[in-house]
Amino acid sequence: MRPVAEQELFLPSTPGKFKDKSHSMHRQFHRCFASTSTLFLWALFLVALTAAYLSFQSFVDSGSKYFSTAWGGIHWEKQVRDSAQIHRQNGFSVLVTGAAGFVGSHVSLALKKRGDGVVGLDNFNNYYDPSLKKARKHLLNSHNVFIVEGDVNDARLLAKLFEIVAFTHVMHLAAQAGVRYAMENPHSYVHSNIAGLVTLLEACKTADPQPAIVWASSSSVYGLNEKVPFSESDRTDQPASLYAATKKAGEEITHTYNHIYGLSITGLRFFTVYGPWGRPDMAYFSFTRNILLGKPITIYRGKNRVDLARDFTYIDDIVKGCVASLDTAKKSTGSGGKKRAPAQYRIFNLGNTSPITVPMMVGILEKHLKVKAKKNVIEMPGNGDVPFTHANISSARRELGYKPTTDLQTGLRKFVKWYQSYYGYNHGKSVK
Ligand SMILES: O=C(O)[C@H]1O[C@H](OP(=O)(O)OP(=O)(O)OC[C@H]2O[C@@H](n3ccc(=O)[nH]c3=O)[C@H](O)[C@@H]2O)[C@H](O)[C@@H](O)[C@H]1O
Repeated sequence: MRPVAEQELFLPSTPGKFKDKSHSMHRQFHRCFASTSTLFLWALFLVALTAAYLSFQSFVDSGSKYFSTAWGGIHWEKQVRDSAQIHRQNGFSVLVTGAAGFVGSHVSLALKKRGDGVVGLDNFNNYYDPSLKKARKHLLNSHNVFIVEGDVNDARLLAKLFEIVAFTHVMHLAAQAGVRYAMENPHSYVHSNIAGLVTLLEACKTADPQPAIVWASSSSVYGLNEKVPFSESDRTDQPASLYAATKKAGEEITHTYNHIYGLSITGLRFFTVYGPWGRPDMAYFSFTRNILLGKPITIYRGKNRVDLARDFTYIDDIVKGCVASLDTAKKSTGSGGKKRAPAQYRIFNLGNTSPITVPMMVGILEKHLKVKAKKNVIEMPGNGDVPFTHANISSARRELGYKPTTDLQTGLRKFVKWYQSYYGYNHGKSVK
């Protein structure tokens, strides 16, 4: 019986191959083949196991880029609930997306300080140094703002958050920022600024009560518009970058949700926001780093040797504009996914109304840093940049009481002070 059993067990799938061999040879061969094929099967099994492990790891890695599973559970829910607690009369409970980001962290702190409930949401992606985002998170934690680690594309997470907290407002600042990076990683813009926005709006539309939404658009939507200063009614159908195109798409998408579902929407076109805790990918920040390290900086120049200019806007002014937008936002009018009445839809420029050229900005940095920059001036590459920006803010002034008060000199002085203390810069050496 045994040989038969062996035969059954170890014969290859083409058993006819060995049929004319003698019985003993057959058995000997069988024994030999049995051990080889056992080894072979084990090896195969190990290879399969390793492959399965590796592909599972890569699935987890790529998944965690977008959907962190670091949420859920009783303790987590309590943290969310506590963070959303309102500590002033008629205060808000605000979900701030992108709360570990530059503008998000500042707005979260301002709201918390005045007694609003704030729950942050951030995916802590590595577009720029995540340790800066973690440091902002620690700062917020020390002011009792809890930041949920997750992505705006995670519909389950958003549904859970709205189940735990009846948010009165959503301050949507999570986005893929940066004008030039869109050429390197176009899909990250679609993922965050389009798909993520729609997922968030779906959650808001379904929520009961529906929150009012204030979100970050961008001055870049003016694209190749030449009429200055830029007014909200100017044309915005000539974007110069994919980043601008996704922000413009966001304005159209939010309009649809306003129209169909009664969501109250305020879009804010930020003009080159700068200041302490800023974004390392932006020019003023990376120039500072390079100047202090003695490395050259590249300054882009427009056609006919015209300097590029930006309406640089200080973070504290932007925060005031964001908070005023929340304060003046009317309630959404829908429920159960249906609009009950027309809802508010607004778009505002939040700029500084005084454009400064990039070489002038560098001059101010040199003065504050007390170091001369090594400048490398080149013609602006065709990378999505626009030659200048200049905001007309009369609408925000009228409706929000928005009035920027910080000029670039003052704002960059505050930034440099923060930079030097954060990075521990001392006598030509940076400790971080
Ligand atoms: O208002 C916005 O909506 C956008 O503002 C910001 O974009 P920008 O105004 O392009 O700021 P930023 O990169 O600091 O470049 C500033 C200037 O330096 C020039 N620049 C830049 C890099 C360089 O190496 N050299 C250079 O000359 C460059 O040509 C430009 O003239 C945000 O990043 C963006 O996310 C979005 O919010």
